[in-house]
Amino acid sequence: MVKPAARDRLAAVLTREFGEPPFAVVEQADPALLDVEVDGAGRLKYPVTAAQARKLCALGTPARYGRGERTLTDASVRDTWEVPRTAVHLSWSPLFDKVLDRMRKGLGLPGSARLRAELHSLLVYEPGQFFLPHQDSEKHDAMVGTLAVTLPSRHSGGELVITQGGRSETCSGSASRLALCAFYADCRHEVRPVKSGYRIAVTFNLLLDGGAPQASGADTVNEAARLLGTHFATPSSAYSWGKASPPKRLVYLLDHEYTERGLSWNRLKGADADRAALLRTAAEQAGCQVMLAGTKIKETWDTYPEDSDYEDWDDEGWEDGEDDDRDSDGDGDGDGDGDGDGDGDGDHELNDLIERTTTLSCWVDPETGKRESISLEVGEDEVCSRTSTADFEPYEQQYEGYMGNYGNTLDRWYRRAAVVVFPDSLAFANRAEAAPAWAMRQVAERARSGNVAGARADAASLEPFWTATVSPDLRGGVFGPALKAAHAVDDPTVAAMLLAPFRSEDLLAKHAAPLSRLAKRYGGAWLGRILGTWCAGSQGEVYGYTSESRDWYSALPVLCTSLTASGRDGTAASRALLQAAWQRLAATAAPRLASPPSRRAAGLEDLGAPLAAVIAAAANMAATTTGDVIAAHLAGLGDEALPWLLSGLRSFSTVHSDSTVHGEAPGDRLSADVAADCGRRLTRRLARPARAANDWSITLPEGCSCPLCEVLADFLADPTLRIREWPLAKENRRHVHSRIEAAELPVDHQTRREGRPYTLILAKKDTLFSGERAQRAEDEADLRWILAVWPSAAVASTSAT
Ligand SMILES: O=C(O)CCC(=O)C(=O)O
Ligand SMILES: [Fe+2]
Repeated sequence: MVKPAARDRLAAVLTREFGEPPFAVVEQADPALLDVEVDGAGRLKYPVTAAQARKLCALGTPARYGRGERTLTDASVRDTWEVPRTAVHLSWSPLFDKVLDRMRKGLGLPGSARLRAELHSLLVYEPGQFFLPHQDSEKHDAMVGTLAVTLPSRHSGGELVITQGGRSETCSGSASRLALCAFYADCRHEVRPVKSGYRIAVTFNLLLDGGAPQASGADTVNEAARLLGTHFATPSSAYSWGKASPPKRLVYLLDHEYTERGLSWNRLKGADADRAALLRTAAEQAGCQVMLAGTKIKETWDTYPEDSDYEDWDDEGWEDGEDDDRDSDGDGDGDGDGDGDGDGDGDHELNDLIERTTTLSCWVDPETGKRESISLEVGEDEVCSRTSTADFEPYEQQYEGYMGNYGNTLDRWYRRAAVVVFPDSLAFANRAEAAPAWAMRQVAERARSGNVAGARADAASLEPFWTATVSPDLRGGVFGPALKAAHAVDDPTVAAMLLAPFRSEDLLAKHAAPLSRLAKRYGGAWLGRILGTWCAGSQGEVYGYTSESRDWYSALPVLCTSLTASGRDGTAASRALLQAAWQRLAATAAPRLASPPSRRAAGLEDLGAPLAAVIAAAANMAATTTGDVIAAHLAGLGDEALPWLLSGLRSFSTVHSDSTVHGEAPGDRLSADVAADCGRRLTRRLARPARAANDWSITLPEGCSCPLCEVLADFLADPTLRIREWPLAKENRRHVHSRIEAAELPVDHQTRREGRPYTLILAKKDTLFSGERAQRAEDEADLRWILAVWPSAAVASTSAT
């Protein structure tokens, strides 16, 4: 037989050491213990009479129940009267403290802890009334359970039944005694219908204050510590690929449910408290650290569909009502104990587990006691527990019928709390993997406090998983802290490793200062390489121009200026940055320049702002070489580039509206060059004589010189011919159609489906004249604008004619 893994043996030790304590405690007590007075009904006399009970009903309102974010009244789920809490006045005998202490002990809570009961509601059930199975929401961080006290009254039925993990406890009322029932908040419970008489119950939230759990013997601690040592020393065989490495952590799943808000070492329920305490002591002995965490577990099961007369409500997770219950499960997502999307309803018999993923979703910082949201998927070989997750209530499930790969599958999502253990030496790596921005701040902080070597070692330990950890959605938040950490480690290799996961889009104006400091520390060539990696990383997205890239381009001038201002290294880095930006922009523009005229203008105008940013960056840093490269590239483009150039100039003059006259500052040469180039193009175009009223000639753009296209070009070029009927075979017609459409010529092209072959009918349209008139007017306006803003462009324009 194969020996179980160390983590499973450890879970067995924890189970063996602490048995399962009761989840509910039921007892009867002297009615003298509790006096109840209700405004409008007076002091309750025991047993409470039917007349007084009816009076209470009249004072009450139908009780509500909560489900997720909503609080509802639905008599098919909960049917009972609730007397307003403000009208209820209680007085306890001093002996009540003893009762509470017995309940604490009965629930397996540590002797040093103290239970408090806080009034929740006074309920009256008349014959036929009930409350279906549900789970109470935890209204306070300190709330661990509920205490229900049934007051003496003559009634039958109305039993309070508590269930958990297949076990159940029943509390029946009595005519002469108080019936008390305390249970953990994660138990499901119901009130069965009252058969006769009235059942009156007072419910309380049970709050737990402090207290250390039971201590274990030295032998057990030693054994647990040894097993931890083995776990962390044994490479996992769970995966067949790659090199097996020892687990980075151990995740011990607890048995009770906790809200994320309620996660605290002092408020663990039942045997969880003892087991967690033993684990903590053993961890300390084994040189490990512990954290308390929340997990989300997703299981995918292969199922047999089962048709049974399933009672719908039983799986719905109703909760008792409370106006101030924002989110009954405390995780902020408002889905409460939801039942998925409706597909999930129904009973399914589970066959095989196909897949399970366990993700740590939050944990409690041991130093600050604060809860941090994280997202860290852990390996199966890092998880152990006493009970299997399938025994719990999923908070959501979704059924999928036969899909091909698998039969019927059922996805189920659970939340479980866990104790996470990791060796001291892996503490930083563990926390960094879960919270990378925190890790970067920590590295910088450590260096600032004087321990640069320690900060560097911490940072270096992230290498194996750093790039995978900083996922695209995290990049934005981690980038700033990473720039500072990279500076702090004072080591070019470690710094480059920290910065490897990022992309040029992450770089914004606010990062100019930290970037300049990096250039100073590690040199311009180093930073140039890093910038190259970032731009190369964005290469895949080069044709996509998103709002993210827009922000990045607009930050470019500021980035370049402040890099240049920081000295020689910064200047080199800013040149590299500008070059990369320009290459990227030119690559984005190329396909847009080649697109059909009707789409071209819009696509190019979109790239005006980035062009202006590149021009401004080149101007600010007087980067003559790059400036010349840019000017030459733009001048080499055909006139289809005009919308881009004009939009770039417009955007440039808006951003630099401080100077009304451009092109005169020494650094402003590039914008003046582009303006002059535009002026020249427009002047040249306007210099062509306007179309005469009877001139129907159209130029077919170059692109194909086949015999068909020659005939087409001749017809188009003819100033008098307007219509041509052209018998043509299908293939040939198609070619002519495509040429006309691609160039978006003002020519109608229809096929008359008669005879053999069919006849293609070409007809020049009137828009030939109106379109050109409009273009001329626009060109004139553009030219006037350029000459007004860049007077220096006038010289070039005169020479163009
Ligand atoms: O009536 C009872 O004893 C319990 C009522 C209840 O479960 C609740 O208010 O959540
Ligand atoms: Fe309840």
